[in-house]
Amino acid sequence: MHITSQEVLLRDIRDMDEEFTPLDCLLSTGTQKIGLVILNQPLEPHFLHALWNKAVIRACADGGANHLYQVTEGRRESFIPDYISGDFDSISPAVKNFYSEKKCRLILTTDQDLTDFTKCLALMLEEIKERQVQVDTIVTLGGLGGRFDQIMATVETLFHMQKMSEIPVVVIQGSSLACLLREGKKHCLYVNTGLEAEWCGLIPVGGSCVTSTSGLKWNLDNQVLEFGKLVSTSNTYEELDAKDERKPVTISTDRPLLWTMGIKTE
Ligand SMILES: Cc1ncc(C[n+]2csc(CCOP(=O)(O)OP(=O)(O)O)c2C)c(N)n1
Ligand SMILES: O=c1ccn([C@@H]2O[C@H](COP(=O)(O)O)[C@@H](O)[C@H]2O)c(=O)[nH]1
Repeated sequence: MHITSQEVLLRDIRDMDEEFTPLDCLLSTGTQKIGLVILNQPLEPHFLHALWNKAVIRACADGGANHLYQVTEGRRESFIPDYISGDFDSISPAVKNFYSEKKCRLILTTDQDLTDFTKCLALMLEEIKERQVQVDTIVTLGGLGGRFDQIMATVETLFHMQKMSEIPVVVIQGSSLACLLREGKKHCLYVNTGLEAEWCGLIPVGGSCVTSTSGLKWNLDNQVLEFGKLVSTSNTYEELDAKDERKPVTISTDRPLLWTMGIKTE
């Protein structure tokens, strides 16, 4: 029996363990149900507006509320989060006052062994369970800029989250997205939304990863990604196909592996 290459591709995609469109969350036509977390970093209004109405739960981690307050000036009443959590060493008194008067829950989380981001996500999981709402993806705005220790903490939080829940978490700031691919899985990432910039990368943040890929310009074939050995940065996608579409990227890894990609800024 003759099998065409298109059929082989379709069969391969069907066999994937995890299918995901990382930038679906930013599309007006996107179908994912979102949990939104706002961190203490400059907040891009276009991301906020793309996500707010799609979000079924909205939260700020501590100083994240200052940014929400600032960018929604004039329309603040329409952007009240479900809760603001943290150790409250960054939220300003005026902002705290405003949201508390608007009946937003202020949840003090004092544990100084976990970041406000990690604690905010743990609360979101409790909220999802309690309210029995469906959340397909948790989208975090912030976390990839500012203090370098906090950027590394963001990545570490993704590891915590994989232990706590099956829900994927994507982190978006500026022109970058990051998410942690689960180990022992085959991932199929759809990268044809039109919002993808040219670059992407696979970073073995938690230790060496035996990795195979397709759909990239520099693919890996059962190769070891490891700091000091090989890290896939400044990668890009395979050329567009005859229909001017980008083929999905497939990735299998034996250990958690960070996927990062550029977002068009225009
Ligand atoms: C080994 C170790 N190093 C450092 C800390 C300190 N620490 C880790 S997470 C955390 C809370 C950080 O809170 P967050 O609001 O996320 O960051 P901030 O802006 O307050 O620095 C602290 C204080 C610790 N508990 N253990
Ligand atoms: O430079 C930074 C500072 C903070 N974050 C993230 O925001 C939350 C809340 O921060 P607070 O300073 O406590 O308000 C923090 O847990 C980080 O995840 C950041 O990404 N970059």
